[in-house]
Amino acid sequence: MAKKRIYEIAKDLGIDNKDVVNKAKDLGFDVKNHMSSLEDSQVNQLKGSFRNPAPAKKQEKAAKKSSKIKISVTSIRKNEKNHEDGKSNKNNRHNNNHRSNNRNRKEQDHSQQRSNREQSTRTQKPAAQDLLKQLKQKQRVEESTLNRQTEKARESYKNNTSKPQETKEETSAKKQEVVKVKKVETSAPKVTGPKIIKPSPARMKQNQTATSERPKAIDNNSVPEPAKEEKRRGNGHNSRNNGKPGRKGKNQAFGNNNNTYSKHQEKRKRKNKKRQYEQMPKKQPTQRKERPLPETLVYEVGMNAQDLGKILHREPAEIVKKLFMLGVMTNQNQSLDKDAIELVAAEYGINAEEKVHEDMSDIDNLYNKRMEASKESKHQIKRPPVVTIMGHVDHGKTTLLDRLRHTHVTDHEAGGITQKIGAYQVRIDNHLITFLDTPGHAAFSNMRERGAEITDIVVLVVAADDGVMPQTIEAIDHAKSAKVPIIVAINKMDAPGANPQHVTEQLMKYNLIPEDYGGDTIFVNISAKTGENVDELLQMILLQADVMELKADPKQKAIGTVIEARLSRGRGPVADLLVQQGTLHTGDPIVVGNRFGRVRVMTNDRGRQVEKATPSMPVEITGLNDVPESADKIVVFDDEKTARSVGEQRAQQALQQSRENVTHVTLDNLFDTMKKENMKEVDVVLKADVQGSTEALQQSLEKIEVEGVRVNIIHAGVGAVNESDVTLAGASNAFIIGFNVRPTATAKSQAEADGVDIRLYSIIYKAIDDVKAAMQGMLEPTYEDKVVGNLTVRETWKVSKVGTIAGAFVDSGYITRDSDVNLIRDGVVIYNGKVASLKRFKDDAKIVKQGFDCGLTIEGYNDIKIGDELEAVEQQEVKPN
Ligand SMILES: Nc1nc2c(ncn2[C@@H]2O[C@H](COP(=O)(O)OP(=O)(O)OP(=O)(O)O)[C@@H](O)[C@H]2O)c(=O)[nH]1
Repeated sequence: MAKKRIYEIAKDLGIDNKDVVNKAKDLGFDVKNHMSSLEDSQVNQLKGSFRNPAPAKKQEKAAKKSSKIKISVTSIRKNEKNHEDGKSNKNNRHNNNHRSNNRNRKEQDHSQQRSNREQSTRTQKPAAQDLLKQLKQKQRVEESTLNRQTEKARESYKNNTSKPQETKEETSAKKQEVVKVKKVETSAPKVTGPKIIKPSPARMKQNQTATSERPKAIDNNSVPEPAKEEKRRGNGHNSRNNGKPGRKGKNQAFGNNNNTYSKHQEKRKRKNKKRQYEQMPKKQPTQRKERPLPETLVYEVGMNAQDLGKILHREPAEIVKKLFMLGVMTNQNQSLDKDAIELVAAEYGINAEEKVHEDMSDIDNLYNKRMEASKESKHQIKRPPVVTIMGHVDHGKTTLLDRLRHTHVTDHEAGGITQKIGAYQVRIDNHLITFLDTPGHAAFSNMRERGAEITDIVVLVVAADDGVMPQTIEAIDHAKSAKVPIIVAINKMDAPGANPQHVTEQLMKYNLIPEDYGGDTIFVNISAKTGENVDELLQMILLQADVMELKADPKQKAIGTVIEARLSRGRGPVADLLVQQGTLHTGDPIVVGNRFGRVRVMTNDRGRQVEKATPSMPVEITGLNDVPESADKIVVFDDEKTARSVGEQRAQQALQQSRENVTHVTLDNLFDTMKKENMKEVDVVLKADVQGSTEALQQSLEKIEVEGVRVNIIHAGVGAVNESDVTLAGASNAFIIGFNVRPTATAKSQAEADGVDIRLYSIIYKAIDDVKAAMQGMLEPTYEDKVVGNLTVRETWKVSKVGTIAGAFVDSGYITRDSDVNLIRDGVVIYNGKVASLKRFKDDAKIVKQGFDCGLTIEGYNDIKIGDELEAVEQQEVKPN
């Protein structure tokens, strides 16, 4: 038979080992401690003694206890708690023995408490029993609800975390689903009382604690504390946010433990921000006035959004946005290509036009462009006609203008002849006519021709008593070539020998046919002296102008032409000019021909100072850096800096041009020049290395005489050919002979620019032969030494058996192994010979080019010094001119 130990029996019975040992001893069993074993029969007996205590004793105990029982909810809850503690201890049976003993003791207590409770329950009031029942039911429902919520929350969390790629809609739907589920779940506890709370473990714990610790608070009508909190936070069943997807819902689903804290923090942050925002000084939103778009976007490739913004009167950010929408990723500062800029223009619905870079120095081109632009302009207005009076000498041109202006110009003229171009405006019937008084003398024919260029109408003055004369015909030709209509004024009708009919017939030969004869030329018989029909002439001019529809754009930058210019004492350069298009203002930066400046003072034809000059208005201006020439074009620039640079550039170009136009005497053209210009002397500037050479060469050259032409040495000196020598030769139409010397760098470039011929020799008779041959026209181009490279000696080494090695740097050109070299010291050729050896480092080199060092030796010459210059020379064929 199997034996059973005391502790096993105690365990089965759930009572203390000691009690079982004592009981066994009472029953007479031979036991010592809880390890003692008993037979089956003894075990049954022992267990039976515990299960069936004596009825008398039992009743007595129960009676005693029932009299003492005072039922209260608190005691019930305490018992309940003890009961639960006992239960939970049961779950930890696998703990160590010590714990096991404690547990056994507790179980024993519990057993006693349970029996007490059973007994007391029987004697409780019915209300207390109901309360207990409700409590248990609530607890069960609560637990089951929380378990379900936790499970759901876990699932939801899993779904959210395991599928991060879900679309917003899906996530949102899920959130809604979770919230819906919660809604359903939360509705269940509503029936039983407690509100649904967040399914976080902490919340569950809190809930359980609250349930167990506050039995007094349990009431059908009361809301448990956690539920209240839920309601306060809006997460409860009655929350406004209930069922809505969103952050709150999400937090519910996740059971955020720090929810309360984060919510408060968030709220506080929001409040702070709001307060900060309210405290900020309120800026009134600036209402940007939207300016209209230009008709055309004139752009340059490389412009950025900011540049375009300025042109289009739009914010750069707006342009960047538009480009972004068009698929062009850029920022405000990034340069844009042509396509991108044209896309922007198309987006705004305007044309795009690439700005062509102009040569600003070409003011004739600028002038023509502005003239063309004015014809297209919408701002065109009618302008006064510009009239030139032409005619033969003394036919009465100045008298006519005098009549028109009511002044007496003729009285002040030297010899009674109009010397200079003048311009005046005449008003008739509120219409202006601008007159240019063109000199009628043949010496000024060129000026007259220029005057015709700015003229709209030519009034051809023919003396009725003199008829058509040579300058009359010349005037007709100029007017016709300029396609300017002619109005014939037959003057001196008051003169005794006046024969207008004869004059008309003469003019008809030149295709000037009056309307009476079926032609279209206006003929007016006048007398400048008496004023007869002068008003009719003016009317005819206005009629002609109307037919021509002369217009101008006063809004554009002014262009014009110089009528005449002079240097005034005290006022500096003064120019009379005619504004042709646009409006010229005081202060405008201008370029006039090759001059530049700013309009300082502007005076009209009546000597009054004016601030602006409109089209067809003649004005006198000051403020130029130099006196311009008549017929020079005037162009207004945006700024003085540009005007200055253009003016200076043009002056430089003009100087260059004038130098190029001068043909200097050279040995090559000496013979031809002698013949052409009937020269008696050939001027020469002579430079040599030493005084002795200079004198020897000078004497030899002066002895040359070819067909009566002799050499004239205008300057002889010692040393390098310098700038002064070149200037002298240029001014004297001479050429330069250098004997064993070289020109300085500036002298060389100046000679090239001025076309001055410099001939370099190292043998006296060669120089004499060349000059003689040139004067005889026999100078045949052969071969000449050409310097192909320049070197500077930087180092020297003396090597026995080799001689002096020069370490040289090639400054320009190149040097070859076969080159001849000239050794120059202080501008004087010390030696010329051949390159003996040429090396790069230790290797022989055929050629060493600019920018490289080389080592070289010169045949038969060792006196090379640091700082010496070397010329690499090659023989090159010179083609005959
Ligand atoms: N009788 C008469 N004489 C006139 C008339 N108009 C001009 N004269 C005279 O003709 C002469 C020449 O007149 P100008 O006006 O100087 O002639 P111009 O064409 O200007 O001469 P230049 O300046 O040399 O080109 C003067 O003596 C005038 O008095 C006229 O209508 N009748």
